[in-house]
Amino acid sequence: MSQILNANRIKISNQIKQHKLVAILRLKQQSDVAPLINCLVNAGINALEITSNTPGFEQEIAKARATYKNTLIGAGTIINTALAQQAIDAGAQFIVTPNTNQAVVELAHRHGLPVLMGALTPTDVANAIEYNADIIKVFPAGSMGVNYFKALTGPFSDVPLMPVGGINLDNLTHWFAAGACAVAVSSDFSKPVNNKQQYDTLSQLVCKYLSAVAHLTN
Ligand SMILES: O=C[C@H](O)COP(=O)(O)O
Repeated sequence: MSQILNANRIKISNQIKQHKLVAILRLKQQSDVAPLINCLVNAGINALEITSNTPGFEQEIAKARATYKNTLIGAGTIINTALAQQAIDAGAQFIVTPNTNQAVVELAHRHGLPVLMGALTPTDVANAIEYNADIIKVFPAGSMGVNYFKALTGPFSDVPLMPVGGINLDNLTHWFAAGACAVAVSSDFSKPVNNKQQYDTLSQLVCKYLSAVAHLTN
């Protein structure tokens, strides 16, 4: 059983590294979630997370899992085991945290889910590795800068590092050149899509991100 669970979490974390781009949905209104996911998925997003501080995040995860069979649906802002359990019960396929909490990793792994663990300092990163996190989410990466992120790849050369916070189309390629295995983006994607113009604008933006990611060589 544990071999199957391990294989599942390795498969999902590898898919995230292949896709290279995770859309973060952090919305104020639950009713905005489903139309936004519809737009993102139709535009080509393969992996997305719904944050726990989005109203109704559990219901929206469950709905998205039932609707989009070929898209990875994760839960974000999972700062403790209570939220992790809610996300798991809702059907989340991966867990994203802003902080290092060993108990969250243990719980997620018992259910075969990978954890993208938030870490900022070298000590945080080392702790996340010690806790067996699957991908280390360097957060908030943009506040520290690409050079700071690149410096982390020295001691942590064999570790999958995923910068989050402040990633956008203008700087996307710099993060990958510095060693990112993937990135996650919120601001550009966490927008209500309530009419055709908003839908088309967001679709075009997603296409630009996907095109930039597709042209990466690493
Ligand atoms: O949860 C969102 C993170 O803070 C990243 O946000 P951002 O991509 O808008 O900088």
